[in-house]
Amino acid sequence: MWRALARTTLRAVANDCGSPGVGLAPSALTQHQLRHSKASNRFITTTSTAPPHNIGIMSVEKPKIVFVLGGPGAGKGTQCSRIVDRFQFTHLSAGDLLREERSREGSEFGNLIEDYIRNGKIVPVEVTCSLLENAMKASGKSRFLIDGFPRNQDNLDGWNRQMSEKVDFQFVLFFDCGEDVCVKRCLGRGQSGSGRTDDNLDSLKKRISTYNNDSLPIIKFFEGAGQVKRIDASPDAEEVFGEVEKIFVASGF
Ligand SMILES: Nc1ncnc2c1ncn2[C@@H]1O[C@H](COP(=O)(O)OP(=O)(O)O)[C@@H](O)[C@H]1O
Ligand SMILES: O=c1ccn([C@@H]2O[C@H](COP(=O)(O)OP(=O)(O)O)[C@@H](O)[C@H]2O)c(=O)[nH]1
Repeated sequence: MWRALARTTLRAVANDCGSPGVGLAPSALTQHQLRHSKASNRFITTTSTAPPHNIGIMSVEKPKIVFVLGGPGAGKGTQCSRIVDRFQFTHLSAGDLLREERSREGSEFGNLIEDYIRNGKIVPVEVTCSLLENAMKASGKSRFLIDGFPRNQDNLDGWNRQMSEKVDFQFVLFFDCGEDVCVKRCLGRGQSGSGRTDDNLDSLKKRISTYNNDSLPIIKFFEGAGQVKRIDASPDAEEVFGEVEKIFVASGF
């Protein structure tokens, strides 16, 4: 049902975006570029005039994507590393891409990203989605774990506009973990030198509130469409991966 909905939505805006609606072969894609309009204080995705891609005789397979969701510290990154080793996926963490962009010299979004991350708020989708699309194209790979995204309705809407027609969505892998365990893991990660500016109690309270208010409804939405594979993320990493492995094998990977 979500797919049908997503496609309808996308068709309506496809012309506006100039989306070619094909797979993500690096040379085949129109380049989305992002700029910040100071006048309107909005992010604008522009489309460059890359030469048209001939799709007449070649069928390009769309990359398969799995969204990986769960509370802060639920173990998404830890499990993604294992999935990469075992099932040859490419791991794209939206949080890591944002942190990288924040640190990139000359980035016009550095301060904005830092403010959002420190306060546990969700960065506008135009920034995150463009980082994800660029990373997918740059990798040249065809199986992706998209970790920590989509986190709110703005993320989901933006993804549907920019990406849903270009990929073959598989399912949402949901790491379900209690709040106390999540907090303990994040604080532990901070103490062991993550260097993250949000692994502290102050930021964590805000991140958890954002997760409960904005991210859980998105997971519930996918669940209603029968597209969520839920995993109890509270046991140790080995045991959790045992369950993850079963899901990927049963899904044909
Ligand atoms: N199943 C687990 N049991 C105990 N600690 C875990 C488990 N999974 C991850 N961790 C630890 O918890 C912290 C957060 O894990 P991480 O994978 O970075 O979470 P997320 O990507 O969901 O924020 C890390 O320090 C990690 O080593
Ligand atoms: O799609 C995303 C993913 C992450 N973030 C920001 O990056 C932070 C850290 O996210 P990450 O997934 O790295 O860590 P988690 O909170 O899941 O441990 C979040 O709190 C948000 O501020 C965001 O704005 N959009």
